[in-house]
Amino acid sequence: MTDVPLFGPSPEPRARAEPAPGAVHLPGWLTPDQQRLLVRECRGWATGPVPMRHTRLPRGGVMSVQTVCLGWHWQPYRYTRTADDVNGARVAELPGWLVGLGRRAVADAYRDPAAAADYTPDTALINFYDRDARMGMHQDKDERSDAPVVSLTVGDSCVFRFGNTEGRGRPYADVELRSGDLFVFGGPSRYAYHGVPTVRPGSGDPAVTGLPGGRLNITLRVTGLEPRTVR
Ligand SMILES: O=C(O)CCC(=O)C(=O)O
Ligand SMILES: [Fe+2]
Repeated sequence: MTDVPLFGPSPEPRARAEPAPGAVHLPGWLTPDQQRLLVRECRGWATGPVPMRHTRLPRGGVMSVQTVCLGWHWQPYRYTRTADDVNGARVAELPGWLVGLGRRAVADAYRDPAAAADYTPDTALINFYDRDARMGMHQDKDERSDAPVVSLTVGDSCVFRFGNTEGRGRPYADVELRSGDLFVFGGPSRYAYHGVPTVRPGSGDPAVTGLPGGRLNITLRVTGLEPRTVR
């Protein structure tokens, strides 16, 4: 017999945090089942009708992150229904269950079911980060709506740098986003600069998520581009 314990102490539960007014981090918000489901669905979306790819920037650069979109296609710096910078295909629909997940995210982040009932995202950007991918500091400002952005992490952890609305520099908070975490930014933080300076390779658990490596990030947004359809 050995007295080596099979299991170490449970990690400290991480608490809800509000790094800036209107920016809310809810650690461990997605269940393992939901994380697995998202990985499975993202695998399908990554294959078409528009394949996941590295977005080309107008000045010739290529993003290190790979992206595929639902509902509306984002290319720098606008939304269109067809992916004219990829294969011209119309993007896949945003499924109703993701709209519902977005509403629950807003309800839980702001503890405001009424605001959430009103939240109808019409696009999802699905980003995949391999160990070397990053995203520079930027604002999400191609939407014509002030509605919050809902951001989900599955797989490897990252440092999510959440700054201010004035510029790319300080003050900012470096928030560790782990698999299952929810981050919502709206209100006075809706146009805050943010980015992903680092992904932590090997920090995710493939047995939980089904993702062998890398980080999936799903953001739900309201483009404000067409009158809302009632769901
Ligand atoms: O990967 C993330 O957590 C952020 C992604 C992001 O900022 C974006 O897609 O605009
Ligand atoms: Fe962003």
